[in-house]
Amino acid sequence: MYAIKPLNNIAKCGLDVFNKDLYEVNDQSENPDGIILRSFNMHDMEFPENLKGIARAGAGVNNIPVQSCSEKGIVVFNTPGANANAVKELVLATILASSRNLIDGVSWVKTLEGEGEKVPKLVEAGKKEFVGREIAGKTLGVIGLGAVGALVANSALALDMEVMGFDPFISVDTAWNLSRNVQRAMTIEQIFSSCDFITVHVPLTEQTRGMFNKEAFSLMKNNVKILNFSRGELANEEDLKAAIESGIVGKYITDFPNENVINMKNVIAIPHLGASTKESEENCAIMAARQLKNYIETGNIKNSVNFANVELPYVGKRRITIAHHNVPNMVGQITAILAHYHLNIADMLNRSKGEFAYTLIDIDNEVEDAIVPELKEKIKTVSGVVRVRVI
Ligand SMILES: NC(=O)C1=CN([C@@H]2O[C@H](COP(=O)(O)OP(=O)(O)OC[C@H]3O[C@@H](n4cnc5c(N)ncnc54)[C@H](O)[C@@H]3O)[C@@H](O)[C@H]2O)C=CC1
Ligand SMILES: O=C(O)C(=O)COP(=O)(O)O
Repeated sequence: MYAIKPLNNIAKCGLDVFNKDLYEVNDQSENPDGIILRSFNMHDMEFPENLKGIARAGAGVNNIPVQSCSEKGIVVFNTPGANANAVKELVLATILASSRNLIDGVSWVKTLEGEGEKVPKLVEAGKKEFVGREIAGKTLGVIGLGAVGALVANSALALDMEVMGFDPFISVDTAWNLSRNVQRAMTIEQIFSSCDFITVHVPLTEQTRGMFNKEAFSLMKNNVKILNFSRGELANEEDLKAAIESGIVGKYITDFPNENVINMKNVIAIPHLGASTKESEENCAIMAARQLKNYIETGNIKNSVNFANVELPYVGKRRITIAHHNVPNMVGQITAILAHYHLNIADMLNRSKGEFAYTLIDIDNEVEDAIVPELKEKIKTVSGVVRVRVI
């Protein structure tokens, strides 16, 4: 039996992917084989010894210590695109709502409760406070044209906005899906200086942290509206506060409220609802669970953030999977050990991603259970190997 530990509420249809004859899903499990989670912060967690894979039912993996996972051969998955439509819809909803002062207007109407017959008259008299602007013809800058950014860019064009995109690392797949009416910004400064709305859809990394800072704000048009559905830490909060006070930032819409931000004026703070739709929660849960299950049972990897995609039909009698550093002569040393045990290779695949690589070897002959621990130990002695499994 394998143990799966959910660290957040995961849609039931996702957890049902783990068939009961082979898996126990238990949020109290002390030594799980797999973890499935959403935004739970894993940074202070110790890794259980059996832990083989972590599946993030969602996009951002900044809540997971990915580098330490790689060093222990723990494969981290996410679910690219599975919640992108949900985020896109909320981005569009808030672009529209903020332009029309909808949230302030609706809140004001609530204050009229108890005014009886006077309500309609008060409404007509008070509505001038909430006059908005139309978004047609305004320029939206999209930073990050991945799964979410590309959907947002295309949909904003359909709402008659001018759209300018910036993504120096855009994938070929996304580029194909992007309307050619999206203007290409060659620098991020071009987005900062020419847009009425700026929406950001990049992962939080050391390169993107604080990208909305004093220098960035100093380039922006007065009264720019900024939408941050990516991560709060992309904005330097002190600089943001100053930019709001000076009128550069007319509205800051964030899906990541904290004490500082909710106390700033002109902030619309949403309780991290970007991916919180039934459809998105189910898509993410099913995709994450399938990827984790497939990895646990076959060693095949799909949509990992720290190891390359590796998929090999199971052709031998036993499969050995080895996670290792991406350095020369690993395969040679590993196959020499197999030869020592008279193990014949039926098929093999080696793929690398950054500092780490992964080798899958199908063995043609029977591998006696008795020699498995010794074989694993022997392969582990190869310098650079971080994890060995025999499936
Ligand atoms: N609010 C919410 O509930 C959700 C938030 N997110 C956040 O949004 C982020 C983006 O999500 P997806 O679009 O699904 O990810 P993605 O991986 O499909 O797209 C990210 C894009 O950002 C680009 N990029 C990376 N660094 C960049 C930089 N310095 N400048 C410009 N572009 C850069 C990449 O090339 C890629 O095209 C996630 O990492 C996550 O933090 C994602 C889903 C839900
Ligand atoms: O997918 C992401 O990156 C998100 O931010 C969604 O987070 P959640 O699954 O709603 O906790």
